[in-house]
Amino acid sequence: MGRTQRQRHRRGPQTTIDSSDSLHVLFGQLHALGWRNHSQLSALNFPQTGRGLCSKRTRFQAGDELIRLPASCLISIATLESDAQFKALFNTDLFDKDSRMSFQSLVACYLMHQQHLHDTTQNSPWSAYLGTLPGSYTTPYFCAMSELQCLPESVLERTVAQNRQIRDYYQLLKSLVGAQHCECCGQRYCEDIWTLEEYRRAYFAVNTRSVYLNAHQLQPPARSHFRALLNGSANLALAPFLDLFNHSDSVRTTAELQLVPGSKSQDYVLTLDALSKPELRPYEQLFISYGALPNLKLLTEYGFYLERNAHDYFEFTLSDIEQLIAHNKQLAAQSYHRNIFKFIREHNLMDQMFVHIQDGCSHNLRVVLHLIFKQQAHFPNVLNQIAFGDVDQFDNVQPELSYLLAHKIKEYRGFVGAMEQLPQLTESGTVAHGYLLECLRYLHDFEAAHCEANS
Ligand SMILES: C[S@@+](CC[C@H](N)C(=O)[O-])C[C@H]1O[C@@H](n2cnc3c(N)ncnc32)[C@H](O)[C@@H]1O
Repeated sequence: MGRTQRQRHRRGPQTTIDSSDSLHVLFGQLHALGWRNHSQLSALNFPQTGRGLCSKRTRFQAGDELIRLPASCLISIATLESDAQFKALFNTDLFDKDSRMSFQSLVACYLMHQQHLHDTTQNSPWSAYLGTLPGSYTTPYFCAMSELQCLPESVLERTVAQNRQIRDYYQLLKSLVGAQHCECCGQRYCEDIWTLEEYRRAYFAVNTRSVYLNAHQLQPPARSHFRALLNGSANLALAPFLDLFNHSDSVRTTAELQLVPGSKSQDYVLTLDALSKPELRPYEQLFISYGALPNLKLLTEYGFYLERNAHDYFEFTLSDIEQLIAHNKQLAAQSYHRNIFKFIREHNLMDQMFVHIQDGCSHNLRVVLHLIFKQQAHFPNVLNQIAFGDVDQFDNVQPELSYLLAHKIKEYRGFVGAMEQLPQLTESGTVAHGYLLECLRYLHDFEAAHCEANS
């Protein structure tokens, strides 16, 4: 086998990526800022995940550094505070303590600002980075209305909350900056330049790509321009190139700012702490961990899900149990005292009602099923004793748990069926459809492991 053939064989089916021109320029810029690509990272398209990172030469083991990026390469609060042109758009006299915005939404605004600079003057320091950002995102937020109608309440709830947040922050931006004219093109912000559509994209660019960074560790500016505008910490940053790492549930990674010995500058360092095999070879995709996140969170915040996600669980709500009662003849025939539902709500017992493939039924789900279906007394002192007493005294709630699972499986089959009736799916719809199928697989596996032998 010749050298090229050997390399092809080793590389597998990865391909080069569309944004390679921008990445090439970005490489040069990061290098000029002091980045030395010690781990020889490269961006490639991988069949499972799309664009991601690997090293063409280095092998990785637990404890190895994945990347060391100078903090000056990041878009952080320090970047915004040191950008006089951007700060000039925000008149601090207009800041109102009752209407503040998140740092995430301000960074989204910064991206739009830089994009406009790039479009009108070709003079944004972040042009190359902007060229590496995806043109679209696959969170359910971008699903068509017909697709949203096929999604479960748990997904819709989060999508509606995101929509509300984005609209509120956009309105706030309009009131602060909207009426001003751009110096370069004379157009009005938030009328002609920063459209709601663009803000949505920028918002999800930050949502899906930002990294955690303890802003207190950055050298603080002499005077903060944005502090009175922000409603929380500024503990995130965009990290050009580093944001090409995809997520896996089978690695543990840490990220920290480290002082560069003998200088005042800092590096943002990602370390591979643990992985599921002894080592990763050149050309194998390198993953990081975005956290121990279940698929619902991965879908709604990042626009993807993992098959057999080690951190997954399936959550139920009180209204799932109410619907189960309404649809199950046997359960509907019983009477239920409203004090029991009131007690559950007052003590937030409906939070953390979930099933987990290994651990079984969560404590709260067991308590709630017991209180609703097995408990005769409805006086608060008795309910208290039961809810916060010894788990062993609960009656067997296995039949009700099985009914609940069967009810959910039927409901999710309905969602999948409805989606499959649609003439076509958007990219977000396709991802959401896969997520629903993964939920069904999870529920079936749970049923097989925890219910069938007992029923
Ligand atoms: C920080 S970016 C990672 C790089 C990204 N793939 C890109 O091309 O820019 C996060 C996004 O990558 C995608 N992603 C991350 N991990 C993934 C995975 N394991 N499988 C599929 N997509 C993934 C999701 O679209 C997510 O919103």
